[in-house]
Amino acid sequence: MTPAAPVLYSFPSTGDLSNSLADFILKAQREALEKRGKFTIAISGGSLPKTLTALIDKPGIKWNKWQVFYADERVVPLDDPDSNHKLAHDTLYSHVPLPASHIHTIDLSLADDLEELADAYEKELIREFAQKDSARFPIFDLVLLGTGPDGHTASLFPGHALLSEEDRWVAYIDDSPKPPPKRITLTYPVINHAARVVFVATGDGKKEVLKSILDTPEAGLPAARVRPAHPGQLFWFVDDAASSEVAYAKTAFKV
Ligand SMILES: O=C(O)[C@H](O)[C@@H](O)[C@H](O)[C@H](O)COP(=O)(O)O
Repeated sequence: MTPAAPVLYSFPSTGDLSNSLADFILKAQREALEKRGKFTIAISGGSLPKTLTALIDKPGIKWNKWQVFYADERVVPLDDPDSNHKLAHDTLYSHVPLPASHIHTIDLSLADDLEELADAYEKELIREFAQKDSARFPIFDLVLLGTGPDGHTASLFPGHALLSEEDRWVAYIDDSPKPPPKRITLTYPVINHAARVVFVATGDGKKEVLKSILDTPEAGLPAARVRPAHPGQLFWFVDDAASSEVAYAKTAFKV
């Protein structure tokens, strides 16, 4: 199936972006609950969690129906300042009634063996999606990603062998150019099977990379290789500072 063209929304401020993203997520949650009674989401680290704070106190969010995974996670203790889980916990979970058993963290007892740790996280996904035999990859309702100035996304970095992973759901990396070096990440096949993938990028510092990803995707930066097509849809939620150089057509946001 040919991937649909990405939809680009650009907002004057991060506050506007955050409010619209919350509306978008509410709609995605409603559709998922109607179909399957649960909402499966994967969250990244970096600046992403703070763009989710408009969800706190938002009427209609059914936190007890969410199942939350990490698009990528750093292999550090869950209370380490580098942990994506800690970041999401401090920014979001600690303010909302999301049951702890619905937050799928990595198993740090396996931290000495990254392959085992990644396998264990893959098994956690298999338990949730219970479909490794019937469908080749899980179908997340929503995957939330960021991108770095080098075009990486999740822990898929330019030129890294992991970019060619076609089989595993969860892979590990022990030489991440962005510290800390040890991480796990969802792979392209998983990201590209999601019903919706949303990139969030804000600030002046992202304008060049955004231009490359959206205007010259054939340059093949890791974020440009996210093309859900089964039959998912890709959305970009950015602010006007980040999209200032982008020629790619913007769409007016409406839920
Ligand atoms: O754990 C991580 O390092 C992230 O998941 C990573 O992929 C992040 O999303 C991008 O680096 C963008 O980060 P910023 O939003 O902070 O620029």
